[in-house]
Amino acid sequence: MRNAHTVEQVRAAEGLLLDALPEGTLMRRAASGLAFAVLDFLGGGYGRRVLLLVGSGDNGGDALYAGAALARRGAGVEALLLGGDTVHRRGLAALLAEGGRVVADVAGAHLPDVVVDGIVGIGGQGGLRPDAVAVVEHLRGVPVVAVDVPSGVDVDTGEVAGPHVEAAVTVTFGTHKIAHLVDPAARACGAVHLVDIGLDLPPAPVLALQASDVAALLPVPDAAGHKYTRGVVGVRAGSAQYPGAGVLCVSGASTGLVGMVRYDGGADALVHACHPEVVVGAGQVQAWVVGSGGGADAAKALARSRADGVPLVVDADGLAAVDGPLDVPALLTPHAGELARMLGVDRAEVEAAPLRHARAAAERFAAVVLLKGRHTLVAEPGGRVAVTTVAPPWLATAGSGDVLAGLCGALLAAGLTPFDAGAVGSWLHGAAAATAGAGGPVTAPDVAAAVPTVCRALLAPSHV
Ligand SMILES: NC(=O)C1=CN([C@@H]2O[C@H](COP(=O)(O)OP(=O)(O)OC[C@H]3O[C@@H](n4cnc5c(N)ncnc54)[C@H](OP(=O)(O)O)[C@@H]3O)[C@@H](O)[C@H]2O)[C@@H](O)CC1
Ligand SMILES: [K+]
Repeated sequence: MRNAHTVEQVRAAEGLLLDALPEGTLMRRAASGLAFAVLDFLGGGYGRRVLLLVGSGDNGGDALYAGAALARRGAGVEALLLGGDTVHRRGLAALLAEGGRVVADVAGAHLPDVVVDGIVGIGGQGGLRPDAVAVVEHLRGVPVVAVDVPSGVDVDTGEVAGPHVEAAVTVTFGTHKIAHLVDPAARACGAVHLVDIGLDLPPAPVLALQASDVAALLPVPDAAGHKYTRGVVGVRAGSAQYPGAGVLCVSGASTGLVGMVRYDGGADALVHACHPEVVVGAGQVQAWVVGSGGGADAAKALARSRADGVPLVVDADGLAAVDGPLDVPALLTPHAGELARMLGVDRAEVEAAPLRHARAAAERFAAVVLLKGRHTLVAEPGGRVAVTTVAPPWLATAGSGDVLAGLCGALLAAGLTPFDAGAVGSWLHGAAAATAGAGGPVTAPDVAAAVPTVCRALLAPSHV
C-alpha cells in the first residue's frame, strides 16, 4: 500500500519523534536521502553543477544540507536564497563549509545540471510567490528534483492555484503526501521517491493499492464452492441505440471473477452472440451494473435494480437518474463531465479539484464515487480515498468505461465492498490496459480480455 497522509498527521508524527531524538536527526535523515536521490539522478557528483532554490523554512534546510553532501562528493553547488533574510542558518553554514556558495541571482549564469527545489514544503501557503515564479520560469528546461513536494502545489488537496514547480523527481520524507497521488499536483511530481525517516503514522486518508494489496483482495473461488456461491452479476446496460456498450459492459463483467453473468438490457441479441456464456433475462443477482449505454431506459433500469436491494454499479446514463442518497450500497463511476453535471458545477472545476468533488459527491449521494481520470479516485463517504495510478494514457479510449463498470460489478457480486470493488476494479482495469497495450495502444475489448492474465500474475506465488 502506498499511504498518503495530511500535513497535520505528518506534523504530529514528527513532533513525537523530535522529542525522542537528538536535535537535527530528522533533517539529517531527510537530507541524506535527498542527496542520494540527486546523485542517483545525476549519475554521480563530481563535476556536476547543482543549483539549490532555498526558501525560508526547513524545506530550504533540507536542500542546504543535501547541497553540503553533494559538494562533499565533488559537485559545484550554488544556493539562491529566496526567503529574504530568513534561512536555515545551520544548513547554510554546512553548505558553505563544504565549499558551496550563495548566488544573488540566476540571470546570466550558466544553467546547472539540476535544480533542487527547496523553496517550500509542507509549510507552504498559496502558490509560488512572484520572485520564485521569475526564477522557476528562467530555469525552465533544467530538470528539477523537488524537496518533499514541488513548490506551489497544495499539499493536502492536490490542487494547483497557479505557477508551480514541475519536477522530474520528488523526494519525500516519512510518508507520501496527498499531492503525490492526486492530480493535478501529482502530475507535477514526476517520479516520487520516499525516504524513510522513522515516522509512526496513523491510518492514511488517501492510499494507492499496490499489486500485493490487489492480490489479497481478489475473490478466489472456494474449493467447495459452485457458480452461485461465487456470485452472480447482472448487467442492465446497452440499448438499441448503443448495443456495443452492453457488449463491452458484459465483457468487463465476464472475465471469470464471478460465477455467472446475467444480462437484462436492450441489446440481448448482440450480447448473446458475443457472449454465449451469459444468461439472458431478469433473475436473482448479487449486484447490478446499470447505465452504460443505457440511453433513455437507464432511469427505469436504475429504479428496477434499486428495488432489488442488492449493491449497484451506476455508470454513464444511469448517473443522470441519481438525484440523492442511494438506499443500497453503490459505486458510482462518473468521468469528470458526468460528475460535474451531478453536482451542478463546470467540468473545469472538477478537473481542477477532483479530490474535493469526488468526496463531496460521495457524501451527497451516500455512495462510493469512482471518478475516472489519469489517476482515478475512489472516494467513500467519510473521506477515505483510493487512488489508482497504474493506467497508461492509452486507456482513454471509447468503451473502456463500460468495461470498467462491468468489472467492478463482478467484484461487487463476488462480495467486495463498493470501495474495494472500485479500488481493485480500477487497478485491474489499468493493469490490463498496460498488459494488453505493452506500451502501445489498446481498445476496450483488449482491456477486458487481458484481465485474466493480470489476475494470473497477481496470484502467482511471488505475489502472494
Ligand atoms: N515534518 C517532517 O516530518 C519533516 C520535515 N522536513 C522538512 O521540513 C519541511 C517543512 O518545513 P517548515 O515547517 O519549516 O515549512 P516549509 O515548507 O519549509 O515552509 C514554511 C516557510 O515558507 C514560507 N512560505 C509559506 N508559503 C510560501 C510560499 N507559497 N512561497 C514561499 N514561501 C512560503 C513561510 O514563511 P513566510 O514567508 O510566510 O513568513 C514559512 O517560514 C518539509 O516539507 C520537509 O522538507 C524534514 O526536514 C524532516 C522531516
Ligand atoms: K519543495
